[in-house]
Amino acid sequence: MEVKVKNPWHRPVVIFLACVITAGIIIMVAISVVQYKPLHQKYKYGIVLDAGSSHTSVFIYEWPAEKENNTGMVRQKHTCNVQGKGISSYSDNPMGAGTSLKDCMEEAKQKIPAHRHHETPVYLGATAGMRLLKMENEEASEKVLDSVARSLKDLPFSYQGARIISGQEEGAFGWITVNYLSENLRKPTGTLGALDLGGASTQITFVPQQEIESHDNSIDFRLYGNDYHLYTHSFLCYGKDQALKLSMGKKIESTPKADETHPIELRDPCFHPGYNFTRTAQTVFNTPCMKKVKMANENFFHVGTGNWSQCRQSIRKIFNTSYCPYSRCSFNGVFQPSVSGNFGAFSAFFFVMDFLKLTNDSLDLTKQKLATYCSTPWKEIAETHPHINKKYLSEYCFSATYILTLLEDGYKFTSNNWNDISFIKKIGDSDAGWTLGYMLNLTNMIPAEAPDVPLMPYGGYVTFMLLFSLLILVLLLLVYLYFRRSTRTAQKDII
Ligand SMILES: Nc1nc2c(ncn2[C@@H]2O[C@H](COP(=O)(O)OP(=O)(O)OP(=O)(O)O)[C@@H](O)[C@H]2O)c(=O)[nH]1
Ligand SMILES: [Ca+2]
Repeated sequence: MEVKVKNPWHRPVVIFLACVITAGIIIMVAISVVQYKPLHQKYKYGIVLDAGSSHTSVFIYEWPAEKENNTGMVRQKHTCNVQGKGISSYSDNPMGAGTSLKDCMEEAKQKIPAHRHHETPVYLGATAGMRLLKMENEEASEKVLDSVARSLKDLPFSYQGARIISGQEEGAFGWITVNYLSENLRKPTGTLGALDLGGASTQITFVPQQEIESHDNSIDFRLYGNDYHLYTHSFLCYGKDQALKLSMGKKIESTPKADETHPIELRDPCFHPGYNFTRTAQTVFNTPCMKKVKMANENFFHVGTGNWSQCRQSIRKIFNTSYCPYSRCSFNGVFQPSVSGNFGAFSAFFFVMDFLKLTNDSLDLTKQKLATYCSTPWKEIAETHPHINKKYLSEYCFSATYILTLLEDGYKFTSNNWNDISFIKKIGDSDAGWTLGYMLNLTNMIPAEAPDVPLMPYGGYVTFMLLFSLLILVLLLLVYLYFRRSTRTAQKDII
């Protein structure tokens, strides 16, 4: 009897298909395993010490080891504020500067896994306090830097240097930080200008719409394949502590001299009515930011009168707007293009405006509220905030009036673009400031050219692989069922 099998070529075709599909699945699974092998991320770390004029902070950053060239990947893991004043205050005891860092660096050792210590870079950047000390006493500034360097070299981390950074670097790296954290650097959308107010200097950095007329104020970066032509300026002596000294020094200059027996009374509209404090001339004139004014008596009475508009007038006197060698200037003969775009204002811009709840109002309302605050008696202010450091508390009227004067009369913000300024402390988990930008630059974590982007994000890739595998399995099942049916039909035909 002759046996007839229906579609006799089915069997080898089906076996061939099954082999190809099985091989396909094996290859896909292998690719998934190889491409995304780290199921739990490995992190790398970096430490930057911000040795500011008023205090030192230690920042620990972390990022996934495999993704260090991607924007927005580095985040702040931990910060530690060093006890006491900034390192420039150790000019008479340089060894103390290095010792002061011990506790925070001990914390850093705890926070970073021990097996990563030796490859964790540590950088110290000193800002305006050390710039001023260097102007006053270069030898003392070198001793202080030696002392902090020695203290950092003793640690298990990879020491990368302790130096005074320039005002330009401070401005530019602050700009990189805020734009890196806002993920602006790989998008065609605009960038965020950076406004930083420290104790001894203040920085303004932004992408201008006009040509930069002075070479000193221009800085260029190529980041992720885009060119940025930045305007930046750092005003040494115009941080809020030095500005207070400049302003008080000017008032003392114009106060009539008293005789030897009676200290002068400095009537100050930037301090609350009822505020009365005896100060020494040393507290005002111990700075290279101005020349010492001779006083008949070393002590003086600092008396508050709480008058906002007079305070503003007195602060205007520390900005020289009488000359400008360029088409336009901010103050002191410094070129500045007109401000454009949005700005992030951080450090003391934030501390002060946030404390006074002045971060969201129009310029006019901000002025009105501040005028009321400045005229509030000191007794009432002190009673309302018993737990706030009295030095900070007594200075908020001056500090906020200084901020308004700097932004409006100095940088030429107006009521039309006042709300383009956001007062910020952090973006995501990370503080706004120059330290992150400094580390990203020194570790080459922001490439000049855009790195190759994977075809699809990880989530999309996994979903695609799952759906595709499922589809193949269904196909396999259908082929199998079809094959079984064909075989059964063939067997029936035989019977
Ligand atoms: N109100 C208030 N003021 C603060 C606080 N922290 C710091 N300040 C003051 O704000 C000013 C600026 O502080 P920072 O930005 O840390 O200044 P810095 O980095 O030490 O100084 P620079 O070297 O000029 O950048 C200083 O006068 C500080 O004393 C805070 O939490 N609240
Ligand atoms: Ca600072």
